[in-house]
Amino acid sequence: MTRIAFIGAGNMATALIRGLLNSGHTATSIRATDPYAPSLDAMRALGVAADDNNAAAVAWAEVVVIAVKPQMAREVLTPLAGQFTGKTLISICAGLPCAFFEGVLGDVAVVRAMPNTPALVGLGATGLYATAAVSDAGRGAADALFNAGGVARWVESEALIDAVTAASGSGPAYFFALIEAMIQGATALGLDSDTAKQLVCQTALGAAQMTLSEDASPTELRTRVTSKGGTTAAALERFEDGDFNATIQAGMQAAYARAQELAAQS
Ligand SMILES: NC(=O)C1=CN([C@@H]2O[C@H](COP(=O)(O)OP(=O)(O)OC[C@H]3O[C@@H](n4cnc5c(N)ncnc54)[C@H](OP(=O)(O)O)[C@@H]3O)[C@@H](O)[C@H]2O)C=CC1
Ligand SMILES: O=C(O)[C@@H]1CCC=N1
Repeated sequence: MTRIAFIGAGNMATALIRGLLNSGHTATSIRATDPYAPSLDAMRALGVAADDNNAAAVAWAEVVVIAVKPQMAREVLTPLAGQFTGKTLISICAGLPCAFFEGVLGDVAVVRAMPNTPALVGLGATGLYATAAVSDAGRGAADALFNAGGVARWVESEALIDAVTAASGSGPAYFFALIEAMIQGATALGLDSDTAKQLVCQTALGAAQMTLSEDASPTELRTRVTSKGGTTAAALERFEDGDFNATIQAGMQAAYARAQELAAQS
């Protein structure tokens, strides 16, 4: 089984590791590093060896996932330069281009990945891009890692990873915000919070599942719910008063621009 080390054992690494374990990857083939003791304890509770020795983890691993904040990546990786020969580095850092890792580390085969936190429950969505230096085995390891926690799609150009970031990397937060607002709306109308949560979340699941499985566009599916002169039309008209569609598009453009800023600042 591929030996995978995670540098940084925060939110996203935890989601990926739990996805791996749930899919049958053995805990002894995973290792994690972090300077924060409670994060190490959380890893050990999953049966994963954890400490703060990044160099030892890299030396042990065949695949290294860099899962620190983009702003920390240079400081964390600089002491590891020259230690990646024959290994695959998978970066999940928003914005940072493959060239950044090649510049800091020297000889390294880089996969850029943009996963999301629903990997924690096996429903993650990941975009992947590999440089020419990545071997078939390296691509296979990335495929296996991200398909373990959901679905993974390779994109044709590296620039598209920033689009993936704006769509699905940050995307769970958009849906959480909508779910949060809908639960608040339902409780304001008298539903108890448990009932509101159950109904709103089941509705989100159902809408997503229908969009994937029905032979109809989201526009058509929306139209089928929207009776002329009915309740849905009343709600959607109100959403459009607030420029709902344009607001979502503008938010995604802002996420995309921020990914590019992170690259420029690296
Ligand atoms: N959260 C998400 O939904 C997604 C995040 N990402 C990307 O994943 C990366 C991690 O994000 P996220 O998990 O949210 O962030 P977190 O802050 O939760 O995790 C980063 C972890 O790295 C640790 N760390 C800091 N310095 C070191 C070091 N020298 N060696 C090892 N570990 C170190 C941090 O410890 P400490 O807290 O003590 O500093 C922290 O626990 C980011 O680059 C982000 O862009 C990508 C897709 C989705
Ligand atoms: O907000 C962020 O920067 C990270 C990247 C995508 C999701 N979380």
